[in-house]
Amino acid sequence: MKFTHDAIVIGGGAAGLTAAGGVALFGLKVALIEAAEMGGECLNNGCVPSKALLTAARHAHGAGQEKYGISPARPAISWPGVHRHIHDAIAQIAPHDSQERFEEMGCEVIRDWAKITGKHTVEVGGRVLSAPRIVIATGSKPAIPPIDGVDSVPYLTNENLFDLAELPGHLVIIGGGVIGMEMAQAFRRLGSGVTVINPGPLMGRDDPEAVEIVSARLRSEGVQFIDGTAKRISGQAGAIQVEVGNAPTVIGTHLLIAAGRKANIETLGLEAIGVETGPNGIIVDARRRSSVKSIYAIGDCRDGPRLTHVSGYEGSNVALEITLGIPAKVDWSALPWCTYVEPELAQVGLTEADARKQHGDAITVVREGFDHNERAIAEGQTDGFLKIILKGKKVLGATIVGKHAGDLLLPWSQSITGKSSTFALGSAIIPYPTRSEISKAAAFAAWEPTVFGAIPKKWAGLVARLRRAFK
Ligand SMILES: Cc1cc2nc3c(=O)[nH]c(=O)nc-3n(C[C@H](O)[C@H](O)[C@H](O)COP(=O)(O)OP(=O)(O)OC[C@H]3O[C@@H](n4cnc5c(N)ncnc54)[C@H](O)[C@@H]3O)c2cc1C
Ligand SMILES: NC(=O)c1ccc[n+]([C@@H]2O[C@H](COP(=O)([O-])OP(=O)(O)OC[C@H]3O[C@@H](n4cnc5c(N)ncnc54)[C@H](O)[C@@H]3O)[C@@H](O)[C@H]2O)c1
Repeated sequence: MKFTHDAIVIGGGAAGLTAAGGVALFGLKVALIEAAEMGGECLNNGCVPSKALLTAARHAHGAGQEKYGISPARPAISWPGVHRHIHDAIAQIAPHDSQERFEEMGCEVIRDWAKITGKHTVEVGGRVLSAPRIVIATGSKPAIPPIDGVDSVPYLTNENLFDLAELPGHLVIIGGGVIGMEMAQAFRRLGSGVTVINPGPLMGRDDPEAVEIVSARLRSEGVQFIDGTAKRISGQAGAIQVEVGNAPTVIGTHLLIAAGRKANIETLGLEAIGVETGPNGIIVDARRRSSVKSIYAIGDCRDGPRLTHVSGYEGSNVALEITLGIPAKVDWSALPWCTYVEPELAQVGLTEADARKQHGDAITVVREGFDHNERAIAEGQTDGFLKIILKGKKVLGATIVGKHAGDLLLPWSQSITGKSSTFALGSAIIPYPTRSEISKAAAFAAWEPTVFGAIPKKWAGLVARLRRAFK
């Protein structure tokens, strides 16, 4: 078969851009197909707008606080101004993901819907492309739970939330996961009433002790939580009612559904060519190959963690595999994630609960609170802690809740992957006063029983006796 390309990548989000860019930079011929906006979800209706919104909300919240001997001013919040900030942030980052940039790298960028028609062929815009390898990177969309009446009312998802024309009077959020919690704090701080409906634990994949600190903060800021599943929705724009099992009916002006994701794979034609899929997307092996080995699936469209940095990681892995022919398996042992509420909650590697499931009593947990960190004390922001989970001296995971938690994860990623050690971290010189001193304190605490153990004490005693004897 005579191929038109070396690789065809479908989807111009974080996963597809990384894969296509990587293949092109090695000088191979790659087609990058994107039907909608270049940059995908992260840029257009995910990470970037949500973090821009959270920043505006943090500013409004800070301005209204009586702190450090400064009297608060009642901040005047202009939703059009917040909206402008969100869209300015998107516009500033857009050139990084633009068609022009990827064409300069050497990709052929095609702006249309693609369909896979064979193990090596893709149809797009009336053309048939072919390549030894196809990469599916078509992302995901909001999962809409089958709640009675859901289609009878207008609702928001991340796809239209950032285009709201006005600030909601009362936002009801279905889902207390990552999106639900970030958006609850953001809208509450901007002045909306907010009710979050979620059955069981909030932010279910995170450490419950850390989640408790976050949810207590949101509660103290006025977010209401209802433990239950949304059962029935009724009403109209401006007056929406959600019935939740035993709890009283929740009434709001706007409804946001943030109840998980669904892979974007329905129209790709996968069944006809035998690519196996499951309820969470395309089924892949550790090298991100689907059941049809010439077809990879990366990022949100496959079963696995759904995060921008994961999409980028998988994109570069498959680019290396396609270009250099070296199998590249994913390794989740140091997978990080962070929820950008205040205080931030960041995790890398195993949580304490997962480590206990896998290693039982062989694990130890070292915990340092920000109430002992002198920078945090000086700033009057001592909420939170760092917890490291160890097996012997090997770090299996770290949980950090507190200001800048996400930025404090890096040394723990390095420790988990063996590129650094708790000993190196415990003996590093760290600028004073910084929040990173908490990492040094925890790493040192892990070594304390050894450093000040029986043998070093005996040795110190011997040195002392010798000094006294010989001056
Ligand atoms: C509100 C929100 C906040 C988030 N915040 C964060 C965060 O702070 N940090 C983080 O790590 N992650 C965050 N995420 C998750 C992150 O956005 C996703 O994991 C990431 O964008 C997935 O990238 P992707 O390339 O796999 O898919 P996408 O970005 O969805 O890209 C897929 C692309 O494929 C295109 N496409 C689909 N089908 C076809 C077809 N048949 N033909 C042609 N093109 C097609 C789509 O138009 C789309 O542009 C957030 C998500 C949301 C919703
Ligand atoms: N900071 C970040 O990294 C970040 C931020 C936002 C989103 N994301 C990514 O976006 C994806 C989606 O986030 P999400 O918050 O939609 O999903 P999620 O899986 O984090 O949370 C969904 C929540 O909805 C609840 N739920 C489901 N059906 C419900 C119902 N009928 N009534 C009430 N609650 C219900 C679930 O119990 C769950 O707690 C995740 O994969 C996440 O990784 C990441």
